Amino acid sequence: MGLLLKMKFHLQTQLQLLLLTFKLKSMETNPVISIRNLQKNFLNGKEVNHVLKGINLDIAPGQIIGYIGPNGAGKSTTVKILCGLIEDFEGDITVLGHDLRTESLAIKRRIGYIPENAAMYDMLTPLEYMSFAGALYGLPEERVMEKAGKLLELFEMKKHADQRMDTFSKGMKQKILLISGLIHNPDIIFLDEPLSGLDANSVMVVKEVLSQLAKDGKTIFFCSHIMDVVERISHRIVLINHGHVVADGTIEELRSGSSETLEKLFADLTGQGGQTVTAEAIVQAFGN
Ligand SMILES: Nc1ncnc2c1ncn2[C@@H]1O[C@H](COP(=O)(O)OP(=O)(O)OP(=O)(O)O)[C@@H](O)[C@H]1O
Repeated sequence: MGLLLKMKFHLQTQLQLLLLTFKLKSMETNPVISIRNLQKNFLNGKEVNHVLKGINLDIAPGQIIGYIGPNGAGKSTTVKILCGLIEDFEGDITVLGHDLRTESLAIKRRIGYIPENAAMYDMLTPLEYMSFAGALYGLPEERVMEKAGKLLELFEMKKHADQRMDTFSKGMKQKILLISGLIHNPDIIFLDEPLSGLDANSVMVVKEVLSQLAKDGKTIFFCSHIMDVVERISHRIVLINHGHVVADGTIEELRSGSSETLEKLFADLTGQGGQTVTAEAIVQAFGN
């Protein structure tokens, strides 16, 4: 090999290495979701309900984020805003490098949203529903059917593939919603109470699926009230209360050396520590 050729080869290799380092660095540092001063109010008659009062978050790719908070804290509202379903919010949000206000369609193509209670077309069968979902994303029918088949099998729903969904239980419908939300191979998956209504086996499958998806580089943002699941599968836990982020970190960071459970931390940080007293008061109220 001539000297010139050797030098060219050396330079090309160096350049490739440089590019790879740059790519890896930017993957490490560029958040897939960036939220700045997110605020959202709802009007209840004449009263203003300040639900989100300035949420700031940067979310790295490949992470599982457990988004928790008491009932009415604004978890679903945040998720709906991030998915482009609620458009009138204050603050700045970018998802996958796109501005949510101006490029929400580009975002919607690359995210999956699995709501807790979706209005499904339950006169359809799972396969028809997935074919419909796939068509909305412009996916080839054979690819959708192949993927649907595999996912239905995984969630033990294959035998129901051609059954109308109006006969399905809540958990069965939840599984179909989950599968449909994954059919277009999204980069970010938003799940609102994904485990609600699922039996113990399915909870295990969902937990495994979420962990596997994160290992494949997907980002998972999920709301749940099931603290031991949040504790076990989340890389990062964000707790909101009264419109603000009140805790944010890994479970170890949140515990900060103590052996307290997430349930206990949740109760302490949201001022909901008096469950025994509340339970007693409820029982007494029934007795009167
Ligand atoms: N479309 C709406 N119109 C008016 N108020 C709304 C609307 N959607 C949500 N809210 C209010 O916003 C607050 C936050 O609701 P949200 O559903 O986001 O809470 P959450 O944290 O998901 O609660 P949960 O854990 O009970 O599901 C609640 O007070 C709710 O009543």
